[in-house]
Amino acid sequence: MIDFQKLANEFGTPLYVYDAEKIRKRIKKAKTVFEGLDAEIVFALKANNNPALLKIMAEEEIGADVVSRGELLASKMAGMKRILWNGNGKTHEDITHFVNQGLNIVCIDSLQELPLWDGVNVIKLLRVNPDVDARTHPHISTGLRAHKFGVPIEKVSEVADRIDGIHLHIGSQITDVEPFFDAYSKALDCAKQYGFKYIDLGGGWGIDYEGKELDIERLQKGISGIFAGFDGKLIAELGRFIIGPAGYLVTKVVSVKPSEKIFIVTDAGMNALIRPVLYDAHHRIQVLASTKKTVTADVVGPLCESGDILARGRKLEVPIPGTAIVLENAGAYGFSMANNYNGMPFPAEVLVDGEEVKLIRRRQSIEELFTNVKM
Ligand SMILES: Cc1ncc(COP(=O)(O)O)c(C=O)c1O
Ligand SMILES: N[C@@H](CCCC[NH3+])C(=O)O
Repeated sequence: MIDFQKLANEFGTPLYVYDAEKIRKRIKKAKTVFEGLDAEIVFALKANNNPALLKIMAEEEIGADVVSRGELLASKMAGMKRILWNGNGKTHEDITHFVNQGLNIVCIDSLQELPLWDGVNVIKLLRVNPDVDARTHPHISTGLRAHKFGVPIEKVSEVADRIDGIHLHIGSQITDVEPFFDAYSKALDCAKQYGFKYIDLGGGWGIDYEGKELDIERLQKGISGIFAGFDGKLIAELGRFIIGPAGYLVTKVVSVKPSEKIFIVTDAGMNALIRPVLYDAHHRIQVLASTKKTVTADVVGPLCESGDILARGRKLEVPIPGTAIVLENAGAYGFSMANNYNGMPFPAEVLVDGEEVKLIRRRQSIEELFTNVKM
């Protein structure tokens, strides 16, 4: 059990805390899905790019799915060996940089991008859009025709001799297996038709934010059935599934304010965790010290923005001001989407590995907010 209050006292708040053992366990669980198949897992750094955490991924021998030079640098700092590059806005200059840095696999987003890769010696996958409804939040759904990513799967016929395989990613936080099976089957048909050796299945495996998660056993059975006869390699780009449940946001209760409703005001707001505001996301909350009285409250941050909310209408024991509360499942798209709005510095990050506690990113100082400014 992690003593979050002790960590809050020692490192201050807001504080991101990660559990190394949980990360390792989730990587192992992800690997079980592909047992008996030729497959590799890459970690999607957009979910979290702290190199100290990526080092765990490297030790567990999974590669990196990166979308920028910044993420590429993080993966190199961590010693990650296989590099896959995703993105719909690659420039000539970036391509030279990535190739010089030893890029292994590229996911090409459009037919317009394809010529940029002619003559470049990397594994080339074309991102296809399988036109599958992922049944997730519209802002994180990507597999329909209307979305900006990839090309319609029928377009593959025009360029099949210039690519090594296809890539798809239908969205994130998907908790039903059916959209995956639908998309994976379409990908397999396409790969068989053109004799492709690679199918990149993307990510999107949903975690338990509020009671529903992807059934990994069913996923495993489905994947092993669909790809049983496939004579090629599968790739999975997993972000949230690996790191989401292994991270916590620890924030101090500044006050409990009775108004028309009860507001629990914390020192973290949408600057530290923007998911509740962007996607109405639900992060379970642990109250560490309370009056024992239960109320229904909004948990809000300190920013000058009425939308600055971490949890809405939540039934909680009233926390004691000055003590910490913990938001669960904050490991993915938590720190990586944090920002400096209202002059708020980035939180610190701590890694707990059994008995060992390590500060893996110190809190940004307020002076550092302005280090790039010239006057
Ligand atoms: C192309 C691509 N691959 C992988 C991921 C990782 O997704 P997730 O964190 O849902 O596993 C994303 C993000 O949704 C993505 O856009
Ligand atoms: N950032 C989103 C997921 C989008 C993933 C990017 N493809 C989230 O927090 O859930």
